[in-house]
Amino acid sequence: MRYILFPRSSTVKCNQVHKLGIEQGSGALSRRRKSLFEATSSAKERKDASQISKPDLSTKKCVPCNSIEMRTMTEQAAHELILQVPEWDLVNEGGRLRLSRSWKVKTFLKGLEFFQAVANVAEAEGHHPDLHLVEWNNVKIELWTHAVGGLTESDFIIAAKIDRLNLHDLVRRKACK
Ligand SMILES: C[C@H](O)[C@H](O)[C@H]1CNC2=NC(N)=NC(=O)C2=N1
Repeated sequence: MRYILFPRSSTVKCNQVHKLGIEQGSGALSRRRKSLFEATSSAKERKDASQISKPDLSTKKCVPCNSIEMRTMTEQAAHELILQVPEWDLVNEGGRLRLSRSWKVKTFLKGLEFFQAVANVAEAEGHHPDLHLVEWNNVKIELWTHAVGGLTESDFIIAAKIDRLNLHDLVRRKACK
């Protein structure tokens, strides 16, 4: 059973949010659209607010996964940290929390270039993502700490470092009109 615990703004496409924002329909559907729009906005506001008080995850170092004090984090802690990497989704797959984010790459080879850039980050930190490249241009990266079977801060650090990569030449821009 795979479900998204905390939909990220990235799962609500910009044009959908834009459309949701301008449609003035009445009834339950319109109320749901309005609440979705507000949820998306408030998630961004929360992320901005949380950004002020926390050190930038992308500047931190991962803890070796074989250290004895390594423990999975609580779901509450994961919900707090996900605010610092708002483009990622927090998913629960068979009872295990993971981070997940998807991109469309421009070509198959650019997908492999993407993986190489991510691999360089992972090797430098000694903490590695699960990499998926399917139907030639769909990239998905999942992060979890295998040694403890759940999420640790290292997963969020890698996610933040991936978000800092300059991928403009490799991935398609999101349609955001
Ligand atoms: C010895 C070395 O630290 C471990 O094998 C590392 C390698 N990279 C890893 N990456 C991830 N995501 N989880 C791990 O448990 C893990 N363990």
